[in-house]
Amino acid sequence: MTKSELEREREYVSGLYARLDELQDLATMQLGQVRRQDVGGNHQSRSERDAFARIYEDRIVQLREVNERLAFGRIELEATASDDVDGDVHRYIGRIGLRDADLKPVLLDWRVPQASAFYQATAANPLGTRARRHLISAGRNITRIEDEVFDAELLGEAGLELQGEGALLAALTAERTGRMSDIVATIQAEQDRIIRSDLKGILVVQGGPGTGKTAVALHRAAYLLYSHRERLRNSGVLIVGPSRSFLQYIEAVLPSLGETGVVLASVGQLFPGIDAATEDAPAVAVVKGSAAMAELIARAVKSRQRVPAAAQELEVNGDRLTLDPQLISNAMHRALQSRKPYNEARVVFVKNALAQLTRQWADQLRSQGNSVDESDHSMLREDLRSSMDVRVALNTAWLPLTPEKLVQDLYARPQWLAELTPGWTDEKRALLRRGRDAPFTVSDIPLLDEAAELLGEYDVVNAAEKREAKQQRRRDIENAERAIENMDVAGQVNAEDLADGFAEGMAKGTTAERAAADRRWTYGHIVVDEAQELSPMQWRLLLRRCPLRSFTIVGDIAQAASASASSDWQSALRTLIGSSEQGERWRLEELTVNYRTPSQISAAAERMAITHGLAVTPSTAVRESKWPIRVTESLLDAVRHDRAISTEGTLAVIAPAGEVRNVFAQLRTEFADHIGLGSHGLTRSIAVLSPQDAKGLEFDSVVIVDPRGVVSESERGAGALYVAMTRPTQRLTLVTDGDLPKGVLEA
Ligand SMILES: Nc1ncnc2c1ncn2[C@@H]1O[C@H](COP(=O)(O)OP(=O)(O)OP(=O)(O)O)[C@@H](O)[C@H]1O
Repeated sequence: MTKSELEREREYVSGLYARLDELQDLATMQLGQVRRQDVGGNHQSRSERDAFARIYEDRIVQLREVNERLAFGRIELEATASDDVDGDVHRYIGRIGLRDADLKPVLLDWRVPQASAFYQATAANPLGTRARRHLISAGRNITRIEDEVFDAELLGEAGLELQGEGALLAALTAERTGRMSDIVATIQAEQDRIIRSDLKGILVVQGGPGTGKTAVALHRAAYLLYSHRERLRNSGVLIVGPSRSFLQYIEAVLPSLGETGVVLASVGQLFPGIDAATEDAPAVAVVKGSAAMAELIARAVKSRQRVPAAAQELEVNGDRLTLDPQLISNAMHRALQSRKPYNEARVVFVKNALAQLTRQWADQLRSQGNSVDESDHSMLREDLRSSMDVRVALNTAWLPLTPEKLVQDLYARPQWLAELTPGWTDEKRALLRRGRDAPFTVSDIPLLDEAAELLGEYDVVNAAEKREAKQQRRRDIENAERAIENMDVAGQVNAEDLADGFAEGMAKGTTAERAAADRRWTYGHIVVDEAQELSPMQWRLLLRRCPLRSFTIVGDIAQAASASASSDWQSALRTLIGSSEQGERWRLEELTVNYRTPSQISAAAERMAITHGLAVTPSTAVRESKWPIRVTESLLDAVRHDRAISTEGTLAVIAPAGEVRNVFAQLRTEFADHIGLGSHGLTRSIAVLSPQDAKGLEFDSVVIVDPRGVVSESERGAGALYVAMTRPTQRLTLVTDGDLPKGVLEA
């Protein structure tokens, strides 16, 4: 039976590829036509043509991306459920949807509601299906099929009910490449429910290491972009991860699902223009991350508006004027009434102060017997504006400020910090102290953003340009709508996409490009990975980026390594959810199956974590390893032994952060071309990393150097070791010249 069935599937799938090729040829032809169009010298028509060309180019790339594993599954419907599909009982599921020349659907996109049964159906609840089939392929060829028949009698004993077990295990044991790949063919039912969960509100996904949280978060982003395309196309989706190396690890997943329009950012990249990767010492990060910093920044901004204590003498064009503190105070009052942010309110302040000074000067001139009428006022105002004395006086009262300068001053001027923080101890203040030239750290990013929010646009001219750019964007969309009508391609091309390509004014680029560059952008949805690490200040920043509070938050409280991390979601998310209980403003889902780590290794990691008092979420590993955990005294022996088993696949050597360079130096001579340090190692077969760098990543094999050192290195050292121990998909080696941390070995 299998042979002829396999043949049948090969035939069907090769029909799908033929259709894919046809569509690709069609898009290529359309691209050629557009390029050949003579549009004359008119700029608008040229940019229209280029924008159309870009859309066809994107379409061609998208069709090319899905070339591998185009179709990966089939469900067989019960006769009644199949009535709506012309009596056809089979539905094929793939990475994109395809229709034949008569517009009959021949392949369903995995994200459409009808495809959900492929992931959700079980023997106990078959959801209108009779059977599910996985199509396993190499290149364009189907090599194997795997059937599940939903018949109660065929169901084995109760236990883990894995969907498409053979296909899943093949995916899980495959050698790792250093890049995460999509799991679209083998998404499990508990994962699918989360992926398709409602866009609205805050969804928190808790799960132990390797339970697929990252995979689920990325597939959810692809799902939301597909099913809420209209809404999310304009607002965009932001995906936040812990580090650059993590982003590098996940960056290929969404393009392979045909989605390119998301913004990926590490927590150090959330303030446009700065890319911070340096971490502060834990005690410093705790202070900078606490919500009290928001009040401090607000006080700091306020303290830069100062009414002088005494009157000042000003010289303007040879005349002497007295600047009364009351005049400054009046102008400030007016400016504050405008409720604009600091720099923008300053414009009101300066205008008002100059108007008052102009009147004062005119009165003074008149009292000296000069004739001054209204038409002279503007000249006087200009003289005042360009007078050095006036500028100094007004700037002293209200200095234009950038967020960078405000934060640098806060750290570099101990006297000022002390004035602003009367309740703090000297030791606490000393934690913030540093030179003005020191680069910004990851924990400075939310402080800069907080300051920017209160300061507003530094460059008010620039702000006007941005407003103009927004209007230009509206005009571009209107033009795009007209062009679509003229070219008779309604339904194939979207006006927003077309306008993306018009590239006029500042609003150029795709939604994602514009969003990433704009601090004030508000996203339609935000996905946060390794969310247990975020500080209240980081949550404040993210909330500003999505005031509608549509979030997918994934993480594992037990893996928290940062000193400011909380021990439960309710308190970790306080900034986002206030004091609301679960179910009110946020919902919690849990993932319980460990797809990454073999059972021997995950058992040891869990035992160690529990012994050290971490609140681990127990999970069930889906497979065992051929290799027992190995313990050795020699680093070189550990790496050589592992490479002797296999030089293919990836190895991470994880050491206490303070030891990483030393470990790298010891290994470099022998493994020169194959080894890299930190994120540079992720493209090599051996990477030397700290536990922090290894967060969220996975490797075929892991060597942990000095596990006790990892535990004792920081306050949350046991969490760091738990992270390190749960990175391998195959083998774990521990290098120690003494005892292992408690719990690693069975009692
Ligand atoms: N349904 C699935 N099919 C195939 N592979 C899967 C599936 N679910 C998860 N995996 C694989 O399991 C591994 C672990 O997944 P992932 O990195 O998303 O876990 P995680 O919960 O984010 O882990 P951690 O908390 O340790 O970072 C990945 O290689 C992922 O591709």
